[in-house]
Amino acid sequence: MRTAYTADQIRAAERALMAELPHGTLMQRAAAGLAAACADLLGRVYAARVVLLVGGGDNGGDALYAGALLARRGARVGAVLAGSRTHEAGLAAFLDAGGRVTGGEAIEEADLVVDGLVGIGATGALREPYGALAAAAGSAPGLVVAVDVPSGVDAGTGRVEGPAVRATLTVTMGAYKTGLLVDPGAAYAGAVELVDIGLGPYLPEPDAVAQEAADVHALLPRPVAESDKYRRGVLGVAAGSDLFTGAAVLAVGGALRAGAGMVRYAGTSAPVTQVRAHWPEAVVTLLDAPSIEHVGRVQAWVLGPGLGTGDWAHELAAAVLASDVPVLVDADGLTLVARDRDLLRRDAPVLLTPHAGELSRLMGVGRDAIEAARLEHARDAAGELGVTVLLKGSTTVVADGAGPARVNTTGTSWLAAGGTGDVLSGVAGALLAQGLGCFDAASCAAYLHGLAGRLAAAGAPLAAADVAEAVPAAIRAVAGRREPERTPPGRRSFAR
Ligand SMILES: NC(=O)C1=CN([C@@H]2O[C@H](COP(=O)(O)OP(=O)(O)OC[C@H]3O[C@@H](n4cnc5c(N)ncnc54)[C@H](O)[C@@H]3O)[C@@H](O)[C@H]2O)[C@@H](O)CC1
Ligand SMILES: Nc1ncnc2c1ncn2[C@@H]1O[C@H](COP(=O)(O)OP(=O)(O)O)[C@@H](O)[C@H]1O
Ligand SMILES: [K+]
Repeated sequence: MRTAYTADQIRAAERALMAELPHGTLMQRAAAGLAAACADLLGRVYAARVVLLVGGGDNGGDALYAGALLARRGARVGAVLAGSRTHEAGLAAFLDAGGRVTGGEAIEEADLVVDGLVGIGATGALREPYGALAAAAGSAPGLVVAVDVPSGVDAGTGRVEGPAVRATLTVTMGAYKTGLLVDPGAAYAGAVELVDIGLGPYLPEPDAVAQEAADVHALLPRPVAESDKYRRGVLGVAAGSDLFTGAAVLAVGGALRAGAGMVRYAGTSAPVTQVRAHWPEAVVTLLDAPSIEHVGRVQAWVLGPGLGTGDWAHELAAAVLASDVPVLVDADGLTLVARDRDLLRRDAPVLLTPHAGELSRLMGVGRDAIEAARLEHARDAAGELGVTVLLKGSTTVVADGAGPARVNTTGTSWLAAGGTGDVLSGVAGALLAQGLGCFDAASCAAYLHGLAGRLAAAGAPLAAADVAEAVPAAIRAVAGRREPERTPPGRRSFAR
């Protein structure tokens, strides 16, 4: 599990650690790690052209000390001093090592730009001249390494309010910051490398966590000798309509591939015909009324993909939500719930899986506001509605109102394709039916779905059905069987 923290949490931990160490120790540790990462990225340090963007705080200090180390190894290092003041000791060390002060035009010629404008001390959008320098770094031809956090990205939330540095690599000090894991910030951070400065023992409960393969593997149910299809978990799927048949096929497919012992599908004639044709494995009930009376016993329901939003769909939704098992509500189900929140008054657990537009309708908050601060809005919705929320999109986050949220880092933008959300519903529903709680089912489903998306896409377009097809390969991969190598060994990064 990778743990991530807000800027305030990091600052408090740093204060506690600093009180026990000689002055300047942490910055030396940070600078040594930063210089090593820059050297790694450059390959050859001697004669490399390096430009430091140096802000007025300790983030600039980190950059200056690292620049001094690179200069001593033969790099030609220039520093653009952007603040009204500059870290004095850092600048002295830098000049002493042969570094020189330069103007912003040097960015264009640099093999490597080091962004030390601002770190966790930043507030609000970048002011000038920082904003212009951040933009220039983003369009420069060379590599860009951000110190601690890309300047312009809010370390705690990932919010980006103006110009921000787009980094090849972010070298972050002491612990991951939440804003490096959640878009839009994550997209600016590039790969992320953690430098250990000894902060571990001083860190509180994390703000957010990102599961790794072993964490997901440990939670995934596996059949045992005594298993039978009923005991493994039966999922009910109330999805699809005469207008939208594909959603039903994809949700059932995701569920079958994610290990449900059995899937019971309930719907009207057009989707019933399609589900039967695609999935002879599913047990299908043709509904002549919006009721689940004749569907048989299930351990969880998926409700909503392609269901429609008329009276029939509303009645069926009410019937499913009146059951005493966990219900995952997606797509049209979310529209119904947004119109009639009383549907959510139930004792058994609820998992909502909106994208930003659906959460916007549900909570009456603008879509852009949600996309700018995904974690905050997922948390608010979970707290207000008393449910677990999986918010889909470029970074999928899962919140249940208590404790650290989960952030999924396996996704790929190839998943931005119609129907992939229906597959996710099926995968998460299957995990609910197999006995996982909403929070674990949602985060494990997001992980597997993201990984299945990568495997299915392999750098080219995918169709939603391919994602369902790749779910077993993703499950094998988290078990350590032929996991694709995505990040260099020893480098703790979030390659996208
Ligand atoms: N505190 C510590 O123990 C350590 C801190 N370290 C580094 O220190 C950084 C934090 O340093 P600081 O607390 O000095 O803060 P920063 O260096 O992140 O930022 C503070 C400076 O930026 C200016 N500023 C703030 N918001 C701005 C905006 N929107 N536009 C333009 N300028 C803005 C402030 O006026 C101030 O000069 C960390 O991110 C990390 O890089 C590391 O050296 C490790 C140890
Ligand atoms: N830019 C992106 N990067 C990564 N994943 C994405 C991106 N855009 C969408 N996704 C993922 O693709 C899926 C789309 O689901 P959804 O919006 O419900 O589409 P649909 O309703 O067509 O199935 C979600 O799992 C979402 O997280
Ligand atoms: K920075």
